[in-house]
Amino acid sequence: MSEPLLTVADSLKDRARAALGSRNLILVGLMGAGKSSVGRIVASQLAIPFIDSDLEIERVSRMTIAELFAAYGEQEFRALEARVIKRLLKSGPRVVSTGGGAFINDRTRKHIKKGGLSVWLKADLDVLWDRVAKRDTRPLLKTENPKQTLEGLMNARYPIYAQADLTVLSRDVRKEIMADEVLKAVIEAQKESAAS
Ligand SMILES: Nc1ncnc2c1ncn2[C@@H]1O[C@H](COP(=O)(O)OP(=O)(O)O)[C@@H](O)[C@H]1O
Ligand SMILES: O=C(O)C1=C[C@@H](OP(=O)(O)O)[C@@H](O)[C@H](O)C1
Ligand SMILES: [Mg+2]
Repeated sequence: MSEPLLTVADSLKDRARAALGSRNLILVGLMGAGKSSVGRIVASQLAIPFIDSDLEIERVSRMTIAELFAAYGEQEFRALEARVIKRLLKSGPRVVSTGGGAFINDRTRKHIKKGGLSVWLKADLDVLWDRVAKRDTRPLLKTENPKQTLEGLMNARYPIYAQADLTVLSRDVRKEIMADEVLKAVIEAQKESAAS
């Protein structure tokens, strides 16, 4: 009997996995972009480990992100985040989803740039707001007008996220479709670097 042909979906996973090699894939972008949920799917498609830096920070500190912000403030949180992300990126391949402020911090951004291929999940304000408004776990949005705060963060941070290696538009489509778009971007990036 002949071998079954690879399906289109299988070949997407296989091609992305080959393109990534031993590098890490690091998801960056604003709160609500889908880094944590899409990253998990991407890792499972690529059959490589998935780590969410916020969950890792919560595990090592035995505190929630909100508790860390409340007890030590944002600056201390960023220092811990930088150390954790540096360690997570020491070996690859892995998919690492970062918290929204990670790539904005100079030290952490250097670790990410050195540690693998970065992907900015870029979304517009209404998409982000619809998603983050459902949960109140994000300390930076505990303000009088959280939507305006989110917009301010967009304005300040988007030029910095633009320094990521790849950009994928995060739209209101199923997370699995977003994960496929990340895989396609990894393949495209590899083709472009091979051609240059
Ligand atoms: N493509 C998507 N479609 C619908 N809901 C999504 C999508 N991506 C993420 N979400 C939802 O939006 C919320 C924020 O997603 P999350 O992955 O935590 O984002 P981030 O880690 O970037 O803050 C979660 O409730 C998640 O289920
Ligand atoms: O944008 C930020 O500075 C933050 C984003 C959060 O992660 P998500 O982007 O996964 O929500 C979390 O790290 C913390 O609340 C700070
Ligand atoms: Mg997250």
